[in-house]
Amino acid sequence: MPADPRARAEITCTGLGKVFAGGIRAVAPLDLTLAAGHTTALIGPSGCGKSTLLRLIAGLEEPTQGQVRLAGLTPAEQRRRAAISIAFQDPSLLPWLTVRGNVALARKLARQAPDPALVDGLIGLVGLGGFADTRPAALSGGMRQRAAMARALVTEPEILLLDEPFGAVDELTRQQLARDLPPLWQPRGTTAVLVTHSIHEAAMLADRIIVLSPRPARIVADIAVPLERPRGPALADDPAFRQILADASAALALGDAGSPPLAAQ
Ligand SMILES: Nc1ncnc2c1ncn2[C@@H]1O[C@H](COP(=O)(O)OP(=O)(O)OP(=O)(O)O)[C@@H](O)[C@H]1O
Repeated sequence: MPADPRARAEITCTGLGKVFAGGIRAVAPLDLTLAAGHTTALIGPSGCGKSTLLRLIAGLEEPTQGQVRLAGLTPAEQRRRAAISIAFQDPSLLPWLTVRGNVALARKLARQAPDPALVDGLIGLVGLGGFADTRPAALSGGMRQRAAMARALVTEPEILLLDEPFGAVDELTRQQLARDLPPLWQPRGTTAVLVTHSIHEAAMLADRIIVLSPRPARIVADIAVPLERPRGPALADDPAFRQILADASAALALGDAGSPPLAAQ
């Protein structure tokens, strides 16, 4: 896909906070700027507020404090432009449509011209080439997640938000997807945010890892991942990669212990 300089969106969160009804504070007021065209991983302990932060960025939750801007527009405005794609852990495919139908529908809903070659190409790239005519009920959980990834990518979004998209995928497939999928969005300048529990996955996919504290989510560490792409299994022996894993792991442990934030690196 050709790089498109127009399709670059910086994400800014300013004083962003969320308290749910009942008083549960999920996100502490936080400031975060995610560079256009970068992939950022959000990691943190279970229940810390990662998904809430992603949903605030997506405009699926309203902040109780502060604001989110995506290339200067509100999430709602960007959603109306069909600039945002989201892939959740629970893929919510339409059960009466095939994989191909689900993926193709995303373009229609975004008021884009049909592109059967792109649809089938993406279905092949996520490893579902033999299942394009299959309905979701006949797929495994991991296959449904991969179909949802194809659906998220088929609109060639400016902003791609991924919430544990590979949670139900086996380890080998997960490694393949971590290698094969980023080239579909990174060369286009898509700004991507990935929620994951896996430090390894974060370091494979992202340009930057934001480590969050236990609830309410605040930023504990901000770790750059300046590793060349494509990133493959050989990275396991790369000292820089191992250092990033160690830094993220230490930050998670520090966050858990309630220590003060580390300086951005
Ligand atoms: N709609 C809601 N109403 C009330 N509380 C909510 C709501 N959504 C999330 N929460 C609470 O906010 C906190 C953060 O939830 P969130 O799903 O953002 O965490 P997470 O870090 O993504 O968790 P996990 O890693 O387990 O998926 C949790 O305590 C959760 O119970």
